[in-house]
Amino acid sequence: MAVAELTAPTCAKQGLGSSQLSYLSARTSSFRRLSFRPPRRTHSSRISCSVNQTAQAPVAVETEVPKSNKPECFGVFCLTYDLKAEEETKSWKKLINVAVSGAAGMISNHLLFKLASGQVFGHDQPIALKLLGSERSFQALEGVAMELEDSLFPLLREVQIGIDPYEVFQDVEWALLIGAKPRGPGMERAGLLDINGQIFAEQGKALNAVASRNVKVIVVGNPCNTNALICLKNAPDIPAKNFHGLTRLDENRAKCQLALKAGVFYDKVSNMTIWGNHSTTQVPDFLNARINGLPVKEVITDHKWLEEEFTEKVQKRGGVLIKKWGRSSAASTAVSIADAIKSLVTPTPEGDWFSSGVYTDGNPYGIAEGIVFSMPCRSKGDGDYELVKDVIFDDYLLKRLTKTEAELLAERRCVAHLIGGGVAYCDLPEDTMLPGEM
Ligand SMILES: NC(=O)C1=CN([C@@H]2O[C@H](COP(=O)(O)OP(=O)(O)OC[C@H]3O[C@@H](n4cnc5c(N)ncnc54)[C@H](OP(=O)(O)O)[C@@H]3O)[C@@H](O)[C@H]2O)C=CC1
Ligand SMILES: O=C([O-])CC(=O)C(=O)O
Repeated sequence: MAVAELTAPTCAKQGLGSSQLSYLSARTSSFRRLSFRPPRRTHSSRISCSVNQTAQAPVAVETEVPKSNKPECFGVFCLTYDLKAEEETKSWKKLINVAVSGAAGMISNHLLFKLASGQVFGHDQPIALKLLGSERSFQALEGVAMELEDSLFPLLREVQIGIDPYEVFQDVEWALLIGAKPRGPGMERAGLLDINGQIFAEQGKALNAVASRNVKVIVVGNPCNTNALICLKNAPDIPAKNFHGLTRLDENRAKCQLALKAGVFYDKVSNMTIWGNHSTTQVPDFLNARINGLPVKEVITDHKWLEEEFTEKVQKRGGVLIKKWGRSSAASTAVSIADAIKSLVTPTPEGDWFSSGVYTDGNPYGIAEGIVFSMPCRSKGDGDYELVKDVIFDDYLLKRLTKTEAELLAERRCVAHLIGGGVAYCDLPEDTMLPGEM
């Protein structure tokens, strides 16, 4: 692959030359015009001449992937400001570093703008986005970064793009792992588990090596429970509790269907647990869920509908949507990632809970240990969570839990080679499917 030969000087972390100053003043005056209070530079301000912004147009470039794997700060985000000098930033919290993989993909295209706007981590939380892509997606990643620049988000203080997880994950406090290969026609699920498993093993190792010791990791790329398991097993220095497989979209889908049936607005549905795998064996728990504070089964008396139609609708919602849209849920997945983060950084309302795929060791429900299984969680808003104890089970629920548990145990056997478990042996149940498959 041809790589751009760069003629422009590299000037990251240097004093500014006159041509660089004019570049800077052009950028700051455009901030001013757009009513962003112009930031004052400190003496140590840097302007990193990102290779992609300042080089003369190179000849015959195919893809401008940087020579080194070091992530590049992007465009306007290469400027560093003295936040303390700005009145409106006085109440801002300390900057957080958030990594997003698959950053040029569809889900990220919705999510990144939510993160940058402040609607996820809060309107007083400045954020640095570290975007992980690949050689394949590097130009698209630049496009994403350009759109982030043009959005003039006050809270977005840095954007870096890169293709090496060991560089991109440096010091990150959150890692949103979205990038994964979609299952193609004729591909065995075991094949998907292996290909994506390699990605998540590598990313787990990278997080273990360079991320914040208390990084919170949300795995979205499918099959997300087992990918989260692979990731955490490859990151032994990070608490296993910090890894999540995203099942919040399933929770939201379940709430919507219950609200629709009961004829209430969906904010009246609470205590919604998705148990198990983000797959068609998942169990949307109508036994413990509530509508207007009452048990669902008291409000919706058609129990056959709950056991059959409702359950299947939630399990297969992703597939129905793919048939309509021609692609999998992206916007609603991004919303659910935002919800999952908000549930960890804000205290859970009294009496309520949320679902997340988390590590089962020490769980109070008797679910097999050593897998990532969606369960009901509560948080004090400190990024951590505890499992909810006061849930009830009946025969129907227990039978379903056993099935989704068996599927996750089979997935674990299938990736044994990636989690230090010896030789892999794949005996996945035949009806094992992602929600998006039908
Ligand atoms: N848990 C959940 O609730 C949901 C999970 N998902 C899952 O999220 C993931 C991402 O979805 P979405 O953003 O829509 O997908 P896209 O296809 O739009 O983007 C996925 C990204 O994955 C990266 N990728 C990593 N490895 C490969 C590979 N071997 N082949 C192809 N692409 C690869 C690509 O980025 P790059 O080239 O930069 O690596 C690509 O941009 C999928 O696994 C999907 O199944 C989707 C909906 C719901
Ligand atoms: O199967 C997919 O890729 C889509 C998916 O997870 C969902 O819609 O829940």
